[in-house]
Amino acid sequence: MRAFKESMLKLITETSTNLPPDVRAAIQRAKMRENAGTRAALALSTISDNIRMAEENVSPICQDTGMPTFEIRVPVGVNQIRMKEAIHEAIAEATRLGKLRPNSVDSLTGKNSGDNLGPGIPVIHFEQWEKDEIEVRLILKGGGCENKNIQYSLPCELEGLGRAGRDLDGIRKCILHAVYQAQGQGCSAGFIGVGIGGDRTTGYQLAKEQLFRPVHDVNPNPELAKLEAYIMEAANQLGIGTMGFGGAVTLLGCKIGAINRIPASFFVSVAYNCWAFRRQGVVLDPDTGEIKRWLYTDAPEVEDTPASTTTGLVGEKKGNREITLTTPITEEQIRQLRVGDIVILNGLIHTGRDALHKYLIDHDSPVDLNGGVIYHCGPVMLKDKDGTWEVKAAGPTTSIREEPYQADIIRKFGIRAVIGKGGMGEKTLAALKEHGAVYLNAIGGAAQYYADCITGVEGVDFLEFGIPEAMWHLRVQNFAAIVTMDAHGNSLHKDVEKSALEKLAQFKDPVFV
Ligand SMILES: O=C(O)C[C@H](O)C(=O)O
Ligand code: SF4
Repeated sequence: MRAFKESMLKLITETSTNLPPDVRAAIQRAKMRENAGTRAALALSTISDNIRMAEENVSPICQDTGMPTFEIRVPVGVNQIRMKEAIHEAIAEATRLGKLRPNSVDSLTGKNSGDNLGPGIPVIHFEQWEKDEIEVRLILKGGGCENKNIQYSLPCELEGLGRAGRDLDGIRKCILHAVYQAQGQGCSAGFIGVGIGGDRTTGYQLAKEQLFRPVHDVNPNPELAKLEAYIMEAANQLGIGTMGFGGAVTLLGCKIGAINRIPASFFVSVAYNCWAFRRQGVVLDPDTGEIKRWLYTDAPEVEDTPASTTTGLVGEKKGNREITLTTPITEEQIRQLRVGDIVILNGLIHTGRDALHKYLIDHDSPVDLNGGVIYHCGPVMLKDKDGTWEVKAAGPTTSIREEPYQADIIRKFGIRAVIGKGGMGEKTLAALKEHGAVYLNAIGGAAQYYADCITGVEGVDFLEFGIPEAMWHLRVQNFAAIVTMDAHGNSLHKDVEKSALEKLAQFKDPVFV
């Protein structure tokens, strides 16, 4: 097993940087369904560019390299303790190499371990089998989509759909509701794994196991196969679209499993995975630990069409205004912007996420933020030999987490633009209007695309918060994002959510009786 650690490092690197063909095919099919020039098509083009860049740069597709979750099958007698140790070493090594973001944080102190290790991380499940091979599957599932997982206890009452009973039709309603409640916040278009039954723990576990099935896999249970097909059809009529921008494609895959339950409980557990569906697998020689073959190598052919050749956010496109702004930004410039405008940003921006927002409420900022831009982002950073920071991946994080703080921070520091993804709520919308600021939605998961727009790292504050939570001062050029909340009280997120709820209500009547 001398090659086992090296094989695990390859698996981790490949999973973080190279999306499997079945996932790529699903994204390609989505691209073909959106009309050229729409916001969804622009977002999907950027996503496709990003996928290509990540593979070429051998760098993380998304900066949130997630919770590493290994599912391992071993022949009887293999030393699992040694395997675990080697996986831990490979995880730490992948982190040092910038293939993983240091993502393991002490839940009480907030301290980042720096090497992706710590109690509960990574997740490793072993199972024995009769074969003389080792199979290792890995998912790197990010936090934004994990936050959108949801568990229903039947019977229940669902917004838009009414009563969901303890039957197949009740299950149908829960799954549709799960897609609705995720909106764009889990970086739609997404994939869902559903677990029917079990207890709260095994239900979620089953839901996550479904994510290991290839996208084109057909359920061997005909009833569940029918439900999967139905959900794909119905969920894609909700109009949420890529990044919640509205559009024809909201869901890229749905896989459902069922296990027994005890009479009093009836759980439907849904694991939501973003488009950056990073899962790979390998089969290893049990003596040497060398990779014999890769899993997930096949996918259905998808033909390219002219619609899918739309360029990304910057460049020729119809219908959308494109406005270039350089920081610091004035109130007048901001008041001219409307929902739907594409902003191309140049100048200095500052990252800030959960720890910084909490801090800024009671303290001063180390830099002048007047007319400034806050970027909800926790990048992957590496220090090179002469001590210069290099940005390895830098896409947006889910902004709604900062909703309790954002309005106060905009007012207190005179911020003119907040960049993030998934949109924000009423309190922030009111502050944008009152103060003269905008919310810019960047394309979630497009970490290589945005890293490429960063021309320099001009400093960092609060490194003690850990790399993702620190305040990075970044010089950007041609940083493109879409105005989804403007200074006139308009919010694309509010509109899309309202219309999705109306569409959801059309699925109220029983289908599986
Ligand atoms: O932690 C991040 O960088 C992003 C996170 O996965 C999110 O979707 O909000
Ligand atoms: S930012 Fe989006 S793409 Fe990246 S892990 Fe979070 S949900 Fe997934």
